[in-house]
Amino acid sequence: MNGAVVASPAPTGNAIIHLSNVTKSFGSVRALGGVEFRVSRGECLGLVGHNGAGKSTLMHMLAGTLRPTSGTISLDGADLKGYTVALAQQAGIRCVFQELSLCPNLSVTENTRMMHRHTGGFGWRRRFGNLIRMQLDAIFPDHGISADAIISDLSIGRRQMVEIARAFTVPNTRLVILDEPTSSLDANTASQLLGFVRRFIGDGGSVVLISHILGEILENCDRIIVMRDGQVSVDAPADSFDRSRLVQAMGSAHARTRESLASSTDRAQGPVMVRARPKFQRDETAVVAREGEVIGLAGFSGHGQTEILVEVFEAAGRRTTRTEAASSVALVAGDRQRDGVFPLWSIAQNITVRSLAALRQGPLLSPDRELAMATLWKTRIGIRTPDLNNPILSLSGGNQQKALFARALGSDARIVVMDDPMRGVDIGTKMDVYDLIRSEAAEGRTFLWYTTELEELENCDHIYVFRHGRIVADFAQGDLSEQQLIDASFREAT
Ligand SMILES: Nc1ncnc2c1ncn2[C@@H]1O[C@H](COP(=O)(O)OP(=O)(O)OP(=O)(O)O)[C@@H](O)[C@H]1O
Repeated sequence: MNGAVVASPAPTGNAIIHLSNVTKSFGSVRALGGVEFRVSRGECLGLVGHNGAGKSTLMHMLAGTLRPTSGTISLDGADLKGYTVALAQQAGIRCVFQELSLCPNLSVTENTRMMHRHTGGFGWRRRFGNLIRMQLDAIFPDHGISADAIISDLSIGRRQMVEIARAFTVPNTRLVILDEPTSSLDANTASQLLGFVRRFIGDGGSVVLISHILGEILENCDRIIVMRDGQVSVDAPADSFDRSRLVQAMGSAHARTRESLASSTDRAQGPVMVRARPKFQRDETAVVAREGEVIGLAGFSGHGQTEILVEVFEAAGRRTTRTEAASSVALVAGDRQRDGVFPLWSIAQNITVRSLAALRQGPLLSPDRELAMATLWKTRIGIRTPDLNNPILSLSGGNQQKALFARALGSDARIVVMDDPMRGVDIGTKMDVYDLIRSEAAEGRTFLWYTTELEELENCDHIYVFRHGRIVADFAQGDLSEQQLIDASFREAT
């Protein structure tokens, strides 16, 4: 097992699926280098590892959407020559991948119907509408999603909820792979999902849970597999881990624990760079960001935080009735699939697109300058790729997100707005990015940062909590506890 540490593995006779000595290469990139992996009945298996460690590639093998370059796959103890998507589905294996697979121009009901190819007939719309509604109710009470809603009209969090609920609508489902299922969910919705996962396991189901939020893994899994550079580095019962052992096993240079990076200097005297009053605000309260401040936006997702960031982005260098941005603005999109990456462009082009003016040589763009800028950011932010001219989609999800950070931080924008930007970014990189944000803020850059992760708010100088499109509370750094944030998130504006 390639030097992996294995502690009291569950009996293999109980395995639903077993991958043995599996390798996978994409051209010169060896994504998996001889992996041993199994999932047993009735277990919640946590899968963690740095960005690009090979987790999603391994899950694609389980789903049958990728074939191993070498190695074997056995299902319920039987070795299979040609493992396919159809076989995986027949065996009750469902996958919810990081990059969501819903059809954006179809409704929630129609997308549910697609999971049930062999059933249809008269009245299918009502039947599948009821089915997805029931499943959403079971997992996310108070979800507020209509079965008739068109997917492209839903926020990324709600799309993620539909994608998850849809996977559980198929009757024979017995193993569900959840690849960073909570990355776009707020804390309340995430805990509803994890509660449901535990009930599903209690009823004999199995789940593979991939997450960079290590607390979720430690609290909800029975066994944890840590991947590192395409190999399993540790496979052990969850109760043999704590957070620091997990971080260490991932090979992160950043075993440091939570630490606030918020500024200790008082920036209250600097010039105002951003003033933004939400559209539905009934009083004069506004988000105010001074030069060099890192301002956090919090509250449950879909409560107006993204809208205010977009308004600031659009107001760059201008002043409107409600929004003022004193300088140029760069945006780090949270919904990278829809608003972030240019899918047909290279990694280098995706990084440099916000800085074209600075990369010109005469009237033309200089490829050398473009590559030099991309290379600088590849090193600064640790983008894992053998070649920056490769397509952006050849990167793992977390590495794509790093490229979006590089695009914004590498630009000359004085204001950076970030819409839940750490989606899928591993713990080591997060720590690097926190440091980067803090040092850029010390140089006078201003940040507006919407995040669904409480831990990240500790990096902010001031925090505004949103509810139903309005600011309902604001806290100076150090004044905010978890309970206060939850209470404020439920508070109605007066
Ligand atoms: N289609 C592809 N073409 C080329 N390389 C790929 C492709 N898919 C994955 N890779 C490479 O395989 C490696 C493993 O990627 P994978 O997506 O499995 O990582 P991961 O552990 O899921 O990362 P993350 O936490 O960022 O999602 C990476 O180096 C990635 O760039």
